[in-house]
Amino acid sequence: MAAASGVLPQVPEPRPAVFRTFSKPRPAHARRQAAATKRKCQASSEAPPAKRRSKASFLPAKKTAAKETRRTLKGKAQRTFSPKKPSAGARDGDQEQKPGAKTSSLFKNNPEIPELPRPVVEQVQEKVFTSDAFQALDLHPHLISTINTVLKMSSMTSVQKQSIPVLLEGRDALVRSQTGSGKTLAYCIPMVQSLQAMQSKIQRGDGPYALILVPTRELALQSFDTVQKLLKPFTWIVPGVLMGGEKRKSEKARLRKGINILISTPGRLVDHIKSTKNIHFRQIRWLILDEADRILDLGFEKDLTVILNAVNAECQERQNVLLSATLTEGVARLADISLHDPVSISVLDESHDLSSPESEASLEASPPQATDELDSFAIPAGLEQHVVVVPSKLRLVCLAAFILQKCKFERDQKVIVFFSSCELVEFHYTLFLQTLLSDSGALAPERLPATSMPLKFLRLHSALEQEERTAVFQDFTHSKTGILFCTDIAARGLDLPQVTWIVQYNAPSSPAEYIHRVGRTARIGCHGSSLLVLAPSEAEYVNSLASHKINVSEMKMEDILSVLTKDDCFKGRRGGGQKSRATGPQEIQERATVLQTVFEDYVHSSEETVSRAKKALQSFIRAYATYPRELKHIFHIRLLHLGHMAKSFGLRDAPKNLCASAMKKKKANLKRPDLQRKKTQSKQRLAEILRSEYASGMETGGAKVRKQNTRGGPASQPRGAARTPGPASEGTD
Ligand SMILES: Nc1ncnc2c1ncn2[C@@H]1O[C@H](COP(=O)(O)OP(=O)(O)OP(=O)(O)O)[C@@H](O)[C@H]1O
Repeated sequence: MAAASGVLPQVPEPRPAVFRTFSKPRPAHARRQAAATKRKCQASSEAPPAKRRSKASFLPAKKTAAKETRRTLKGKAQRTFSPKKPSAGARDGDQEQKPGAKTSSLFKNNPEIPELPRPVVEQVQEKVFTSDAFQALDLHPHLISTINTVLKMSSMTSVQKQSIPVLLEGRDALVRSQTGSGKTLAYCIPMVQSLQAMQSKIQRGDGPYALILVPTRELALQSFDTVQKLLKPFTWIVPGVLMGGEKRKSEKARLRKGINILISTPGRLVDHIKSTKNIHFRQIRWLILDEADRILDLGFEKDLTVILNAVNAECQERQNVLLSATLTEGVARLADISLHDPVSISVLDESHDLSSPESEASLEASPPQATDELDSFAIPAGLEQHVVVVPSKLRLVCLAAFILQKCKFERDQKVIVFFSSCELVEFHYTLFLQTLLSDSGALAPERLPATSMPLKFLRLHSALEQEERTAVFQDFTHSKTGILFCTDIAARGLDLPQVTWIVQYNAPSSPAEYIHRVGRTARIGCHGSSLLVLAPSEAEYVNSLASHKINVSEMKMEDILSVLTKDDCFKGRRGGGQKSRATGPQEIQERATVLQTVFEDYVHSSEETVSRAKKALQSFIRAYATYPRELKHIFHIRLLHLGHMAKSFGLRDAPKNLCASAMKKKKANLKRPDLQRKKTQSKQRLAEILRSEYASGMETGGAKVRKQNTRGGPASQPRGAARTPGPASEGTD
């Protein structure tokens, strides 16, 4: 048994030279076939197929299995994790804690890491800033001085230069520009300018003149903050936010007193439309849909319908503005048929040739380009994008190593890690807190190298109480360092300063979501980096991104794991308590194994922790089953080795019947084509509502409004259909 600190898990014999221990590449079709057969029998077992087992083993199976897992943790952890005394609670079905349970090798029987496709794509980039000052606009002098002194901004960004004059003219607009390019002010400045200039001065009791819809509560708070700052000189205009989580009663009271610029999430506004007597939209002059593609997603369909019906019933004359970094073909089509004579503003259209001296001078609103243009998104110039391919068994240690490398051994790093569900965020957050941070954990303060930084973990997802959500958002916003684990509720619109790295631990459901996630860094001309973690079977996703002009460069898993050699908490031990003398790749493997053991010991320390890990794994599988059809050939449960996947949740074996329920549900859906039909019908219904509610009423039979632009060009034809939400549709409120 692990009697004292400093006793570590037994690690396999060194394997000469090569670090990667994966089996040799086989032809793709053979691999697929073998994988299919393999998966049939492995859903509930971690054991690799016999054929491969002998090939890639470090040690004879008997020897590896017989060794005792020992570890380095002190105090409470030492007691909790004692391998010879498994907690009674851990004996739960197929996850029963075996005496002397050992961390099975992480580095054998993994699928080979394929050569990543290297498609050459020219990324689309936009010019962020112009040299034009806000003074060049016809704005109230106090508004200009507020922009200059309160917001501390002097020159306009490209999207502001294009949008503000158009919106001041009173036009409807569709605005698309890259993440972090200043779209919020692009609509807020003209809105405030026009409201403060109204001939009969706005009274608080008049109710809302502007309605701003955003998909999440945090974005609502952030937009409210910006509006509030701009309104400093115009104190008679009152902004307010409705966002759920707050007591409805206090929101009702604020509505009763009067809110002139109302910022809300769709769900909460619908709540009030249905239950608050004194909410009305008689004065509405502005309707703004920020992150419009998200708000027009199917998930919001019902809410949006209720809101549009309520607004249209009371007011017809207003300006409508739709904004997003990813106004896709589907959204543009919906907008085409719904907005009144809209101007389409896309910085992208004008910024292809950034070297051109005329590029700045020629900035003006233009119609959307061809379909492929609409589905290619601009990438901030200061963003470096990486991808790492990691076998499932090694995912967890790889994520931990990356976080340690960035946040423990480098200064001022702020990292956001995206997961596909609340359960996944919660599981990883607790696991990392308990193992990497706790006083008794592997990184207990007394064990830390002098040069290391303290780690700070935070998490944000929709299942948290609103108070905590707001506190976390504020905390991370004002922190210089930290690691935020989150779902896609943090993907849209949030302007969190100085984020240095974005990690996508679970791949996003669409290129648009990829763009929004990585867009939390490298904002407004700054630098930042991103890392996408893929399993070997998901390597093809790189091509999918490339087809949207997204370029990622490969980072090697070995390089990420090598940080563990900097940290003696993870030093391996040989039999008899002797220190391991391994160096190079072998040392990295030993230390990764020690880290994995720390995770597995924690997970198996009680029935509750095992159960949480299982639930997290199930949640992962459920989310994995919901990738959209066009990505199913890359992200399909059948392509996953569930035994290996279980390891990335600290489970020593895959729980039985894991994907049975997910598959059952899917089969049931397949048997019900009516569900599919219903989805299509509801999309059509929304389009119809938008058409009838927004339109002037002049056109008949659903005829498309001819879209014009500032150049007076002809309208483009509608293309394609609206987007459907993917696995991370949690990203809304
Ligand atoms: N003209 C400007 N000069 C300097 N900074 C600006 C200017 N306009 C906006 N910013 C700052 O740029 C940052 C990004 O702005 P904003 O959040 O509006 O971007 P966005 O285009 O809406 O991004 P996303 O697509 O992610 O929602 C904010 O911190 C904002 O204060």
